[in-house]
Amino acid sequence: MKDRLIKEAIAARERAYVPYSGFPVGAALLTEDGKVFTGCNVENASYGLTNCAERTALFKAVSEGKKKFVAIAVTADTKGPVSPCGACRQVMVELCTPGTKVYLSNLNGDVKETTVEKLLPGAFHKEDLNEGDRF
Ligand SMILES: O=c1ccn([C@H]2C[C@H](O)[C@@H](CO)O2)c(=O)[nH]1
Ligand SMILES: [Zn+2]
Repeated sequence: MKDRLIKEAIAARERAYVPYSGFPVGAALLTEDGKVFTGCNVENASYGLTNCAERTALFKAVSEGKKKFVAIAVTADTKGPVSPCGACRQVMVELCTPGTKVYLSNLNGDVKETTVEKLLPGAFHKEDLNEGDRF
């Protein structure tokens, strides 16, 4: 499954919309029930509105009713395995579980296998809230 996810991330990368950075990224997310959701980065003239590949895949899956994620692969044409940005790490903490596998890769076949918890240890999380808290 790791190889399939990386392959799908590479294919999704081809669909990136990157007129500003010219840096396409692809992601592929495996749900607990065996479905794969892909994502690419989608940039915007208002730079901060850019959606990274990882978040595209996660938001697609959540919007289709999926809540449990086993693994996510991310790929880009980097020297070593691609490194997700802080925003994506926080979104992974929110929507995945600490043990969700993360396969970071590049086009040369380098793969770093890690987990959501290792990518952002100690991040604020909804389990940290007290009963009844709303904000
Ligand atoms: O893990 C990453 C790193 C960067 N990007 C995107 C954001 C922006 O479009 C471009 C340059 O940072 O790459 C991703 O999609 N995922
Ligand atoms: Zn990101």
